Amino acid sequence: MSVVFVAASQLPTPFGVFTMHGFLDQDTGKEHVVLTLGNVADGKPVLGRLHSECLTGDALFSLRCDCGFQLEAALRAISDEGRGALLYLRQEGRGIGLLNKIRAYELQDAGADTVEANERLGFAPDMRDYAICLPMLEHLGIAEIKLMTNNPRKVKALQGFGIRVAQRMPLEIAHNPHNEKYLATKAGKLGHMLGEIHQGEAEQS
Ligand SMILES: Nc1nc2c(ncn2[C@@H]2O[C@H](COP(=O)(O)OP(=O)(O)OP(=O)(O)O)[C@@H](O)[C@H]2O)c(=O)[nH]1
Ligand SMILES: [Zn+2]
Repeated sequence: MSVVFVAASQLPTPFGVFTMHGFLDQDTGKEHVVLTLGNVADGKPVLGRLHSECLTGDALFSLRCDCGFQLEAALRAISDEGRGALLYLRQEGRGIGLLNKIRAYELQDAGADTVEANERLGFAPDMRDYAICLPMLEHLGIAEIKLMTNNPRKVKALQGFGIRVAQRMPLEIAHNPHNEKYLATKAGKLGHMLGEIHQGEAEQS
């Protein structure tokens, strides 16, 4: 694996002073970041999140998705626990990149759902590869995680790399009129575990 540690510093946030660990994927040139709080290398399960980059949701307040809200909720949860790790993975647009995500949004504005839009652009519905997480977790001494996610693929991926997932903790965020269809597609077509959405009802609109 080509992901190497580069540098670490403090990162003060409204949720506490995290340590920010920077990593470089030498194959792709992608720069990943892990925020940790407390001692995560003590062998006990670590409250963790694999957060896929979403510029629009994380930084630009988009209501099309739940990413920004999940990012904040995860950092708050880690802060409340006083210990944890958030891997900020540069997998924008489920791996297709920002400009292709905007192309996908354009197709969604014309009626496609998030999966159909990806497919029309020639991409698989989800192009993310979580193998990049392993060298980062190894560097930090994390072997067991309490994972905050609704996505079973993340759980399976970590287990496949030999990371123990002690617990899956749902990270459900309030619906709004702009993200209803997006959340329904995640539950119906991408297998996300979202309690309030019934899979058979996905994409009836
Ligand atoms: N291609 C594409 N990517 C999207 C779209 N909306 C959000 N994303 C990206 O999806 C990624 C987040 O994935 P989600 O499916 O929302 O959630 P998840 O990470 O699989 O699961 P959770 O751990 O439960 O949050 C981010 O990289 C977003 O940029 C979309 O309509 N099309
Ligand atoms: Zn998003």
